[in-house]
Amino acid sequence: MSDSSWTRVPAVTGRDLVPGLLRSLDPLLRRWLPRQRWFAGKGLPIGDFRLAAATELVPPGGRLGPLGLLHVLVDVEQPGRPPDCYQLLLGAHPLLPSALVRAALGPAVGGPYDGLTLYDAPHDPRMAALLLERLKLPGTSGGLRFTTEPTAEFPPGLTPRVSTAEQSNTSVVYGDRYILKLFRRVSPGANPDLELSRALARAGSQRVAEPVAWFEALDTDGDPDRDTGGATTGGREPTTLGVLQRFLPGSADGWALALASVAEDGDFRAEAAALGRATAEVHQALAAALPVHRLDGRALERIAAAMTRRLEEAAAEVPAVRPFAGALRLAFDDLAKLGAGTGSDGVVTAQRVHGDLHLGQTLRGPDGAWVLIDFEGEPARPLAERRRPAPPVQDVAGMLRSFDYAAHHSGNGPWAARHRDAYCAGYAGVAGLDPREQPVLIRAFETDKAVYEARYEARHRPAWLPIPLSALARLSTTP
Ligand SMILES: Nc1ncnc2c1ncn2[C@@H]1O[C@H](COP(=O)(O)OP(=O)(O)O)[C@@H](O)[C@H]1O
Ligand SMILES: O=P(O)(O)O[C@H]1O[C@H](CO)[C@@H](O[C@H]2O[C@H](CO)[C@@H](O)[C@H](O)[C@H]2O)[C@H](O)[C@H]1O
Repeated sequence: MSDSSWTRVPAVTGRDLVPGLLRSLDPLLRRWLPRQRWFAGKGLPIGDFRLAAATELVPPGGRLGPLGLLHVLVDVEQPGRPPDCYQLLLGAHPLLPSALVRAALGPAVGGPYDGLTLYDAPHDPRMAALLLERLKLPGTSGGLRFTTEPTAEFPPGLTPRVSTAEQSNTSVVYGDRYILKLFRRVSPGANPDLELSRALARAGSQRVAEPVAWFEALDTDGDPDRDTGGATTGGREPTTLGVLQRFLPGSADGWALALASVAEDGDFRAEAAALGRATAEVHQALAAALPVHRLDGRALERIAAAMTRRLEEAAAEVPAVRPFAGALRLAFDDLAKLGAGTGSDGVVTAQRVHGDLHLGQTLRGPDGAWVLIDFEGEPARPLAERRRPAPPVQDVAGMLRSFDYAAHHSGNGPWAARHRDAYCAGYAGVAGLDPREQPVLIRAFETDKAVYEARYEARHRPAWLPIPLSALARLSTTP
């Protein structure tokens, strides 16, 4: 179903939206993009921009201001990396209200787009409300397709507010009912956050915030006349752009709870064990819903080779990693040998996993039950890699790293060991397989994760770099 009453693209009341928009955006984006947490190419010069798609979302009742919500996909070229496609949601105003000044892409007055100032629309409650209205209605607007679960209910008065959490994407919370995650760096294909949370919700898992609506780009040329009727265009899968999920009011995230426990040298072991059980339940549900493979020797060698390559890249980028690199490589060599039957870790299977599990991806509701969020995988990895089945121990290793992070963040190392053990015991109680009995796998995946973290911290939070470095030092001496 195409709902053309919701769209104006590319011509807006005589103004040619697309060329004018790119001309205006170019100088603004050069300054604004590198300052965004979600911008992947920090530190590299910005080359050309290409406007991949532009859609103006206008409600059937007409615009509230000079323009509706401008939905833009822009390709950014930077030396040394393939072009990245970013999702921008823009509002335009002749004179920004003071509450929106911090969301402006450039100077808040005398904007370059026909005298309008462009700003980051999720911060504007009216624009965020407009997006929710659009999400309620399944159908297409230009190159965008909106899907709504038939069971979704939208009570009136869901006041939007943009989340202030430190994030890889941008989220808007509507009342205490829903949260909309807007992916910022996007690639063609289903985002695993949507794919896996839908699979878990369909399987009846209580460990997920179920999605109720989402939207995708069907094509990147923004051709409004092409209604694909929901089919993929040009053989490409649609690009997931945003997911509206159940919001868990009154929940606390595992990272904040763990930090509080570390600070008072508290006992968080019952919660760590519950998190282990929740992880195992999610793994079982994903294994039942989606394909599972047995990994042969060649597959394990390939995984080990990819880990070694990532270690080499990290050592090239982060000098502090270099002293440990030789010893760390042995962990990956041992993984490669598992396939030759010389290891003791047993049969290794691969299935869909969370992919970036850490304490900050867990929420404990007021009833004490744990839910896992953000099944997107590591944002820096290519989408195809994030969607690939992997040994479930990858997630276990991610959580073990997180207990270590919490402890070292507050200088209480012994806290980590106790809580890592409790987590593994909880996991084993449900999975029937204790990760501590898979030492080669655990060490390789923990090393790989700490290597990823060293690059992540060097890029985003240099003051935190000592945390993964101390793990790399430990892992380089553990046999
Ligand atoms: N369903 C939810 N209910 C309540 N809070 C949530 C929910 N999903 C996410 N959050 C909050 O938003 C934050 C960021 O969410 P996340 O999915 O991790 O985004 P990102 O991928 O951008 O890092 C979380 O740390 C959590 O505090
Ligand atoms: O939650 P995101 O998808 O944005 O994940 C990225 O950011 C995380 C930090 O916010 C980062 O996690 C690392 O720091 C956490 C503490 O802040 C710690 O608990 C994790 O164990 C550690 O990996 C994550 O790696 C990154 O992908």
